[in-house]
Amino acid sequence: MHQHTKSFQLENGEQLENLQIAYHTYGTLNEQKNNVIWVCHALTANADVLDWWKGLFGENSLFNPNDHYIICANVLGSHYGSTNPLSTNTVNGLPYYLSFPQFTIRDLVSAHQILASHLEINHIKVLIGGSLGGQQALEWSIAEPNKIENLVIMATNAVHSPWGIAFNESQRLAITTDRTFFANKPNGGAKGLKTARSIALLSYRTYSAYGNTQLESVNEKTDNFRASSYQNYQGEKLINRFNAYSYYYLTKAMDSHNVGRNRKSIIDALKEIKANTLVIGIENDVLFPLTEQKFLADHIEDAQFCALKSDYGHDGFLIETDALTHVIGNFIKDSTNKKIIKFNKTA
Ligand SMILES: CC(=O)SCCNC(=O)CCNC(=O)[C@H](O)C(C)(C)COP(=O)(O)OP(=O)(O)OC[C@H]1O[C@@H](n2cnc3c(N)ncnc32)[C@H](O)[C@@H]1OP(=O)(O)O
Ligand SMILES: N[C@@H](CCO)C(=O)O
Repeated sequence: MHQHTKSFQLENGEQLENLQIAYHTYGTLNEQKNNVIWVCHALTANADVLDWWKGLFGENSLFNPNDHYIICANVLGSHYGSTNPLSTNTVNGLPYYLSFPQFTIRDLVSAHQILASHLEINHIKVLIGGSLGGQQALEWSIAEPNKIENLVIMATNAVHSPWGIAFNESQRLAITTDRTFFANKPNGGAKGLKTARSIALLSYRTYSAYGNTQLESVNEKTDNFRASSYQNYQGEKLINRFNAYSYYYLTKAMDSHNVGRNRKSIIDALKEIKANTLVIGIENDVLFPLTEQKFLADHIEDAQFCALKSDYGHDGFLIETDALTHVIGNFIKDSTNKKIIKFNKTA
């Protein structure tokens, strides 16, 4: 846990006192200080990347603690240890709940930058993230282009779409329909959050994924379908590990995402990125469709683009770890070779 001792300045001008950043590191920073893999997590994950991104991260994986110094910070506002709406406001000694200041993706990145400075990390070999994590990684690569050597972003976008905002708003409507959300207690809005997860899943998965996993084996049923039970189960699973206030604020942060805000334009902002970049999309991602990743790859200089097939749709970036290992492994080999060639040329 990193305790920030100064006031944390938010993009909207407000200040947050007593910022705490929960984080995990794995492995050791090498002498050259050039083996940092920094992971930006998505909406409901935590800092323990070896737990939730198994297959891509782990002892015998592409990103492993033997070769790399892996860092993952829990984002500001999340449920897993960083300052969030359930934290105590030191000004009045009470939990924030709905008085928590609204933050943006850029604020999540400012918190990462504070942690990086505390850990004395001046160079990131690979900055990686999907979805909300990809939005953070993009913003960071624009904010500090010289710090990031390789950028791997997946299932993400340059600006959050009207479609994505509408999905998020529908989920917030579900949360605010639950009156307990306004009761200011840790499990306030839990039923609403359950519905929100059910709505969200429809954007994370696909028609065919439901067909493959939830199809009934008998024709006689008129009620209690597997798909209904699945939605309920997934909603329950989330409310047992997350809170509605963090969810509400984080979805608003996602809505705020626009790399062009207060910059010349979205395209000009993308042109600021100096990292070797790999943009990965999932072919049938309904939430962040491929056109969004193609746009990124078209406007980030020399970016590589790859579309993965996954029946899972958007959530494929968390699940298709074999394909990701292959594609990202090749990208890193390529970019290392490019660096050697560049070096040979100037030598
Ligand atoms: C403490 C923590 O958990 S840390 C945070 C972990 N989560 C994260 O990091 C966020 C990112 N991860 C995710 O969003 C998800 O875990 C994903 C997308 C990677 C995978 O989603 P999953 O829910 O594991 O996969 P899937 O959609 O196949 O559902 C499988 C689950 O649904 C259950 N299920 C499947 N069909 C049904 C049904 N008809 N009725 C009831 N339950 C069902 C399975 O038994 C299984 O249960 P389990 O999770 O208890 O093992
Ligand atoms: N399933 C992911 C969100 C997808 O971006 C999560 O719960 O974090």
